[in-house]
Amino acid sequence: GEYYTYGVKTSKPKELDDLMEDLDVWGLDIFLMDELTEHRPLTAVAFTIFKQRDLMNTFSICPSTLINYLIELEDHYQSVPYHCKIHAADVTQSMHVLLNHKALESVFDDDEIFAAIFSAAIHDVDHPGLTNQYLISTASELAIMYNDDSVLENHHLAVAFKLLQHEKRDIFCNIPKKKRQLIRTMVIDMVRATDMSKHMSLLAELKTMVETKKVAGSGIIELDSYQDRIRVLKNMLHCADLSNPTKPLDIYRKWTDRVMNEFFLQGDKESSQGLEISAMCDRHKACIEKTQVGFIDFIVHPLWESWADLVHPDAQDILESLQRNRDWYSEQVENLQALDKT
Ligand SMILES: COc1ccc(/C=N/OC[C@H](O)CN2C[C@@H](C)O[C@@H](C)C2)cc1OC1CCCC1
Ligand SMILES: [Mg+2]
Ligand SMILES: [Zn+2]
Repeated sequence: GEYYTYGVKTSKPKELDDLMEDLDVWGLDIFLMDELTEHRPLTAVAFTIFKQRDLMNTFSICPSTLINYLIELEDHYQSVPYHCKIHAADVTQSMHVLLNHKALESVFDDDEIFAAIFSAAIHDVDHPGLTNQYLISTASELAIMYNDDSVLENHHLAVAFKLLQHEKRDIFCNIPKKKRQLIRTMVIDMVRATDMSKHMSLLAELKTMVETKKVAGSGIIELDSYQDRIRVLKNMLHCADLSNPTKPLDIYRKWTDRVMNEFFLQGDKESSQGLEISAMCDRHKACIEKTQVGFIDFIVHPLWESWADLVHPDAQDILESLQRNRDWYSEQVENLQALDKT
């Protein structure tokens, strides 16, 4: 049958109803979402979040315009192993859950929530499955266009906003001009902050916010300047983008396979072009388990530890899941080392 409860067709309405029960649960099976929505996970997830948060009424967005935009956006995600539409749906759903932290209750207004969900949905659109470093070192069209500065992230933003320029897809058309510009500024700030080369400075800002955190008696954070508010939202999107290691192990391992496949395909390209193969992109030399332990120890855990401090105690479960996953990958490394000795 044809069921459009979530903006997309499904031949398994009951299972999709059950899965959507987990929309605000950390660890929702986004791969099952991809299957049940007949490969429209981003449209289904984003549409349902907009509905749940009543954003279509708040911003006078007509449902068909939102669906038209989301389908066009989803179709502009390339079928690369990792930075595909399932990753966009995953980060959008993760953002939705992070926005529900008790410590952030009624901290952000509708404009900021709209900007946050929209940013997550668009943040990797038309990703070619290649890194900024590769695009820069091969003097690609994109690197020339963006002068080597956050090349991918600027491209994702330009593509996403260009798709709005059709009246059938312009979800911003009933938003007053000033408000539209504010939302656009916040979206640009958030998506640009997903550039991994900004990780260390973003984390330093988060740590400073934790140290100087102003908290109301209720434990809810007080953010009085635009800079503070956007700082939290930028870190929130960055956390959602780097949340794979905090999810249930079976889901995390699927993401590891995908990201390594994408890196290895880049390594194959570099090799066939006579270029030096980038770090972690050599399929004949990589130790997948070891790189994940390093990724968690040097990037993911420091970030999530600071985020958990900011929203304490709302992210304790996420931190514990990350620790368990780190221990599992670390055990795999030990088992492999023991094998080498046999
Ligand atoms: C589940 O594992 C992952 C999930 C997401 C990501 C996202 N990475 O950032 C996306 C960009 O490509 C920037 N990277 C380029 C790469 C060559 O160097 C990275 C440090 C930055 C990486 C994961 O594991 C990676 C890192 C360690 C093992 C492979
Ligand atoms: Mg990205
Ligand atoms: Zn991403």
